[in-house]
Amino acid sequence: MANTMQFSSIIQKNSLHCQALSWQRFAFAKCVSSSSRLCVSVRNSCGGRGGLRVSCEGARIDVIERKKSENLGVDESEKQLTCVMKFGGSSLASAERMREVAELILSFPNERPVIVLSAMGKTTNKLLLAGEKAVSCGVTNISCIDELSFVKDLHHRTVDELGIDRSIIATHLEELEQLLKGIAMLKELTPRSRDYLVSFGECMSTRIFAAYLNKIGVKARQYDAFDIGFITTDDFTNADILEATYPAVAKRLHGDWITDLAIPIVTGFLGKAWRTCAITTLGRGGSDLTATTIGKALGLQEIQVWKDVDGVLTCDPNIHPHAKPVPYLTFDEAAELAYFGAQVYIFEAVNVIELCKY
Ligand SMILES: Nc1ncnc2c1ncn2[C@@H]1O[C@H](COP(=O)(O)OP(=O)(O)O)[C@@H](O)[C@H]1O
Ligand SMILES: N[C@@H](CC(=O)OP(=O)(O)O)C(=O)O
Repeated sequence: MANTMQFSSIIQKNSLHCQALSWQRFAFAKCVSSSSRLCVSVRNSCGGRGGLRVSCEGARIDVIERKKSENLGVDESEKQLTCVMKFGGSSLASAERMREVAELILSFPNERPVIVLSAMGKTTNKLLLAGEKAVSCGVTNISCIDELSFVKDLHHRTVDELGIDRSIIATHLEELEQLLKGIAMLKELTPRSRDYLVSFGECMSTRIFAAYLNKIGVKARQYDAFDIGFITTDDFTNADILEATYPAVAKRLHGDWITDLAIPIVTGFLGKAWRTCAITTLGRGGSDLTATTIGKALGLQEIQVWKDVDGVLTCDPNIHPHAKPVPYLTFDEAAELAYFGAQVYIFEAVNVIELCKY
């Protein structure tokens, strides 16, 4: 069967207005997800948010762990992770949205997913702006940078609303302020310090989300991608993932999973430079690439990239509000769309899946 990208619309719009609506939405998500496994087609919702589900059936990846798993019995194979679910900033913009994401994940009881998260909302942009302001504002004025206050308030409000202890992000917020002071002292923001700066977004969102899952009784474990084998070139702000990443990530995630069944919550977007060992980023929107890399590393059949649109549309809905969902896309079409800059996913992410085809 030819590989296609498969889309399922999932969530209804205007969710923030009504709690009842959001429950309805999850029921809908559940019913769509189970049927869309059997039938490759678009599920049209009445103008709602959606999930972009990228299916790479028949992937053949030479990862030692995968070969081992093929020889396991039924009970053993049930211990394998089954898919990747990636949620971007817009899906994680507040405590409420995080709760919805948790509900959504739990509405797939048969999945044992690896969760990849971006930074909350517009955190990455705010951190970059804070860094630029720090260059010229003077060390003593760091705490007056609006973007720093915004990031602090957003994360504090989120942990408070989720009922998690602030200590889960306290060290990161302190280090973030220290880093901005350092930038102010040096009066320069290099690509390398830029990557370190934005990494705080993903490091905090994943810690908050993992803590929340644990709080509601769902065992989860947080991972920083740069600590579990995401090895990249030293091209700060736009690093490439190196081949060594695949076996390393598979070994770590799979090994931890079979020892202790806790849902892995992994930072998107981040890696570790192989020469300098400093934190790198994979280019804007790079969490999609983290998701497909993990999918390829573990030899998973499905990578779900959840977005706030009904799948890939005929046009950016911000440009044309009546854009319609595209029911099917071949990998080549998807790659072309991404290559020419459709924000909905990034080219490199599609490219990794392309490598998994028959
Ligand atoms: N052809 C397209 N189809 C769907 N969405 C598109 C398209 N082109 C651009 N977009 C935009 O991409 C956005 C989703 O991508 P993004 O904001 O990066 O999501 P996230 O932060 O959740 O990863 C949509 O909200 C939409 O505005
Ligand atoms: N937070 C990073 C990485 C990313 O992928 O974000 P999102 O999934 O929200 O596009 C960025 O803004 O570029």
